[in-house]
Amino acid sequence: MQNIISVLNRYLSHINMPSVNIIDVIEILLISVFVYQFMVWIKYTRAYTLLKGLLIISAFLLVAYIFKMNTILWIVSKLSSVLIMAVIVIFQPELRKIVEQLGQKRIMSAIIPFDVGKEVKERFTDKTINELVKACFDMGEVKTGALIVIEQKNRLDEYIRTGINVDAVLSSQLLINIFEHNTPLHDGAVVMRGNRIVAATCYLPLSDNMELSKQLGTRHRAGVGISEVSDSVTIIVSEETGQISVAQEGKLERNVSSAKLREILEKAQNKTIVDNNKLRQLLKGRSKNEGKTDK
Ligand SMILES: Nc1ncnc2c1ncn2[C@@H]1O[C@H](COP(=O)(O)OP(=O)(O)OP(=O)(O)O)[C@@H](O)[C@H]1O
Repeated sequence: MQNIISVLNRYLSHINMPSVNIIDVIEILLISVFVYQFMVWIKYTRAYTLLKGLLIISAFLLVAYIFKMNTILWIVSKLSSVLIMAVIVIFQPELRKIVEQLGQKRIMSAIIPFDVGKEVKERFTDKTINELVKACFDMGEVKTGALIVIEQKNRLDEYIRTGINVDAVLSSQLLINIFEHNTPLHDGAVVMRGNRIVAATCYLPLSDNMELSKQLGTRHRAGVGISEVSDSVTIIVSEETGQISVAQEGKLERNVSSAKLREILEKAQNKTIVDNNKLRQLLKGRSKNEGKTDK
């Protein structure tokens, strides 16, 4: 033990610890934030592909340097300024955008975590609710059958896999189009995640609930079935009667009005307002965000 301490002392005495003051800490924080923002920017632009390309070229140059391939190194040194100009010209739109964003308030809130203000958190927007209600009642009017599963907390990937990938922003026109008779996507269920239609023609588990009315066929049984195995909300438009039903927690609510459907969807939307003023919360010694229903 004594030996270890003396060895450590000997080595640690050679290490010169620089004095760190508050400006150094701020500098480190600023650099970290800028590096992080730069990496995020790279990831979501074409620059990501460029970065991968540059890494491959750098690896190639390293090999050329290690094995002293002087001709290659000479060519690269002559071309380097041209390459930099080429990169600037190719990525001019992205560079221009980032400079423009610097002048906007949005980037400051991304850089400074102590953002002041409130943020609305919701599973889907009011617009999506409007589109859904409109589509369901429009389809009901002309007796077009539909089955729409709205994903909540439980992921529905295993049912999504049984269908055809759509991945499109939900609109009433798109829904009506999907469930149009004799079209390739009309059979089975549509699964929604957030504001998007993830997949169509999905196969859902059928409920074996004996209490369900004998008049109801497999579309309604499938709607109740998925609500028994997940926390999803499912809207069923009857092809026979044009009525709208909603399946939730293994129960079927039949013939709902548009106001009732809207109410159910607003509940599923789970809209909360999150107070983003973390600095104020920290100063108050509170760690949890305050959430309040917007109603
Ligand atoms: N397991 C399932 N998963 C998803 N969709 C299903 C499933 N079973 C049936 N369907 C859909 O339901 C349709 C058949 O509906 P059916 O007429 O049997 O139901 P229903 O409950 O009587 O409804 P409707 O009032 O619309 O006639 C199928 O064409 C298919 O689109």
